[in-house]
Amino acid sequence: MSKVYFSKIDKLRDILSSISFSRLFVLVDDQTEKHCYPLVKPFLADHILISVKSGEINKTLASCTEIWGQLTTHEADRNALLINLGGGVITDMGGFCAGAYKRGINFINIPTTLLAQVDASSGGKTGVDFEGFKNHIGLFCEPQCVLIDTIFHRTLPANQMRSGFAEMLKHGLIADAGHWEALKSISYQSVDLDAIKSSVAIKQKVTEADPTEKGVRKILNFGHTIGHAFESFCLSNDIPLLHGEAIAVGMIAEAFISNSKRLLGDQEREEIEQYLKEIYDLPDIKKASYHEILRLCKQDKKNKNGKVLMSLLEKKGKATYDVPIDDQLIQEAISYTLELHF
Ligand SMILES: NC(=O)c1ccc[n+]([C@@H]2O[C@H](COP(=O)([O-])OP(=O)(O)OC[C@H]3O[C@@H](n4cnc5c(N)ncnc54)[C@H](O)[C@@H]3O)[C@@H](O)[C@H]2O)c1
Ligand SMILES: O=C(O)C(=O)C[C@@H](O)[C@H](O)[C@H](O)COP(=O)(O)O
Ligand SMILES: [Zn+2]
Repeated sequence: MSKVYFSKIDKLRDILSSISFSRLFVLVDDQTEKHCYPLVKPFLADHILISVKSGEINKTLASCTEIWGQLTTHEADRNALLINLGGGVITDMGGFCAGAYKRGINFINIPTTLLAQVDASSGGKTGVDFEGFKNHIGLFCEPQCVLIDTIFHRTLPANQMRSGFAEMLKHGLIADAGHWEALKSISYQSVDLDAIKSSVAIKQKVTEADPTEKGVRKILNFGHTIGHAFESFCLSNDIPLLHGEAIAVGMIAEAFISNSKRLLGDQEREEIEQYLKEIYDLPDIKKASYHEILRLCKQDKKNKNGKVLMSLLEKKGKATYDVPIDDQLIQEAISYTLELHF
């Protein structure tokens, strides 16, 4: 498992001097080039900067081709090192590019969004979207290490903090009711390093137990079967919806299913829905056809033999996985969620 440093960014100088590499590359997007790269540059050795367009819409094989092209033009060999400086799009895509380039070069993640700090930068899931499906092409591939500094929050828009907060809430719901309660008592704008550390500890404990998602790691996917379907639908229809926002809505829908399957009690389902609804909005996607959302759910990576298998809640702080769900119940959950007044 990769070491996670919770440290000021100047730690990078020590990290780099402890790793041997032939040439250093730094991957950014247009926003992290502007806001984050100036904070990191003083601690970098000689390097080549690779900049791609920002946003989920650019988490594609076409962007990977650009990145691999730059690595090739600058004659990166197998001993090259890539630093991914950005949010989850950059750590997912940069990790995938590093994992596949010449069958694998080392990479370091410096996550610059709350979401990437608490979730995307560790655990080794990397990849890109393909034909409208989330993370459809990818690899399990661990970074050499992860460096988390909250200095990057200074320039992060509030809606991005709120998006990252959803994955923290998910960590509480699936594994630690105390974390859920603690988060409920603060605002997403005042997340501190202790809360981040607690979330990362949950993610690390689960991924260490099952690095390639054969079993228990699937609990980290709570909210994602339906959440990813909403996210993909919005992406294809040019409707703004961030990953964490989609997962918050997906958690409401999947808490509804958990309750319908008699796993989660009424009171806890109600509490989860009320709290998430207070913070998050669902854009008006009532015109989303149920069939389109179901088609997207059918491509979820946890499914087997055409059957949708979900990760669900048994109570706050405890989740289960591989629960088969009929199309009819998915339809009910989608209709229920779309009818809610956010
Ligand atoms: N691999 C995993 O385990 C995992 C876990 C969760 C999410 N993800 C993936 O992560 C992605 C979402 O990540 P995200 O929410 O970080 O989105 P993102 O990478 O698109 O970043 C959000 C926006 O903020 C900008 N930005 C980043 N840091 C900034 C800063 N410090 N100041 C100002 N602007 C900044 C980015 O340029 C981008 O425009 C999704 O693709 C999701 O599927 C992966
Ligand atoms: O680390 C995991 O495992 C997760 O499922 C974390 C999720 O928050 C994350 O969005 C992940 O990228 C989803 O993976 P996918 O396998 O559903 O594409
Ligand atoms: Zn997620």
